[in-house]
Amino acid sequence: MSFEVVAKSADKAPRRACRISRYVAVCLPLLSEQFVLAMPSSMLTAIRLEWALDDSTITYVLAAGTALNGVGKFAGGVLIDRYGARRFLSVSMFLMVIGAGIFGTGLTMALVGYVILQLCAAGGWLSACKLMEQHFEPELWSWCFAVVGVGSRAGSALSKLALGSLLKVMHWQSIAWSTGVAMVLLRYICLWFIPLERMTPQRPSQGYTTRPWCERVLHITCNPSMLLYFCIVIGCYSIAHGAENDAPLILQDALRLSPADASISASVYPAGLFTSLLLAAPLYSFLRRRCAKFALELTLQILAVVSAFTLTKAVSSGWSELIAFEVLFFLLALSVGLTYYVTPNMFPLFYGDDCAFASAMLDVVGLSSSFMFQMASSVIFRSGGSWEHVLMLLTGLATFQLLATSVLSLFPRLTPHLAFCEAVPDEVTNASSDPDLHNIVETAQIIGHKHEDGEDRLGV
Ligand SMILES: N[C@@H](Cc1c[nH]cn1)C(=O)NCC(=O)O
Repeated sequence: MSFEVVAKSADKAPRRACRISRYVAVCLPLLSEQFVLAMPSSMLTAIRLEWALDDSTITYVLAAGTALNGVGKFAGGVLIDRYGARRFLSVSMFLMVIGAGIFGTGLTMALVGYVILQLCAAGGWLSACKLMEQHFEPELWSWCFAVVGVGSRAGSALSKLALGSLLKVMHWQSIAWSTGVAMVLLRYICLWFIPLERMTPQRPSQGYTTRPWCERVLHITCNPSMLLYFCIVIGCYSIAHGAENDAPLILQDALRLSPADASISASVYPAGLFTSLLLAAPLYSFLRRRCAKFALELTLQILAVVSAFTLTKAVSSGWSELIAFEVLFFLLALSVGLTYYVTPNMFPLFYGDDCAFASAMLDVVGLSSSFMFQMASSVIFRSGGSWEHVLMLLTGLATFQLLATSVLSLFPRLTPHLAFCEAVPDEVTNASSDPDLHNIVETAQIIGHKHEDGEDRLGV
C-alpha cells in the first residue's frame, strides 16, 4: 500500500468520526429529553395507587401537560433562534434536572416538577431543527430527521422499559431522583457533542428576528407552502398520536382481549413507526429526484387511507382475526411515519435564522390538531357513536393529508427546500462530495431563487 493511500484512509477516519458526532449532537438532546419526559408517565401507576387518583384527574393533568408543552414550544422557538441551540439546551436540560428532582419530592411539588419538565422538554425537537439547519446541507436534512426520530422513539421506549422495571425494586421518588442524576450526565455529553461553530453557510434570514412577534408569526404562517404543510401535519399528527392511543382500546373492544393482551398486541403500532424510520425514511433520502420523493410519499399516504378505511370496515363488520388488525395497524404506522417524522419538518428549516420558531409553529398546529382529534373522539362516544365513527374521521384526515401533499407535489415553487433535487446537476453532486462545492451550488441556487422571486423567497 502506497504512502498516499495510507495517508488518505488515515485522513478519512477523523472525518467519519466528525460526521457521526454531528448526528449524535442532533439526536442526543431529544433522546435525553424524551427519556426524562416519559418518566412521570412511567411512574403513573405507582402514583395513582399511592394517592388514590381517579381517572378524570389523571386525564386533566395529562391534557394540561400537552398544553404546557405547546407553550414551551413557542418560548423555545423564540429563545433558540435568539440564543442558539447550545445555550438553550444548557439551561433547559439543567432545569429538567431540577424538574425531575422536584418531581421526586412528592405530593403537590410533583405537579411543579411536571410543569417544569413539560415546559423545558418542548425545546428538544426545536434544538434538533436548529442544529440541522446550522450544521447540515439540505440534502442531508431527511437523513437527520430519520435519526432524530429514531432517537426520540428510543429515548421514550428506554424510559418506559427501564424506569417501569425499576418500579419493582425502587420507590417512584427514588427513581425520579435517579432520572435527574442521569440527566446531569446526559446534559454534559450532549453539550460536549454540540459544535460551537456553524458548519454550513448561513442561509439568509427572513430578517424578522428583531421585528414584533405578531409580524413574525404572520410572515411565517401566511404563505401557501406553510398553509399546505399545516394541512399535512393536521392529518399526520392526528393519525400518529390518535392511532397510537386508541390501538389498545380498539383491539380490546373489537376482539374482547384482556387489558394486558390488548397493550401487548398494540405494540405493533410503535413497531410500525420504527420500521418506517428504518426503511421509508432512508429510502426517501436515497431518492434524488423531487418527483421520486413525492411518488414515495404519496404512495405511503394512499396506503394510510386504505389501511384506515379497511380498519373501519374491520370494526364495523366485526372481524375477529387478531392478525388482520395487527397487519392493518402496522401498515397504518408504517405509512404515516415518513410524513410524521420527516417530510413536513424540512420546510421550516428553510427560514434560516427563524427556523426554530417556524418549526415551533408547525409543531403547535400538529399537536393542537391531535388534541382536537382526541376531543372529537370523546364527543363521538358521548353522542352514541362507536370506534367505526372515530376510524371514519381518521380516514378523512388521511385523505386530507393526501390531498394537501398532492397539491405540493404539483408546484415545485411551493417546496423551495427541495430545490437541490432538481437544480444540482448529477455530475456536480456525483463528481464531488466536497461540502465546499455543495455550498457554492447551494448559494447559487439561493441567489437564483432571489432573482426569480424578488427579495423574499417565500413570496410573502
Ligand atoms: N414535538 C414533537 C415534534 C415532532 C414532529 N414530528 C414528529 N415529532 C416531538 O418531539 N415528538 C417526539 C416524538 O417522538 O413524537
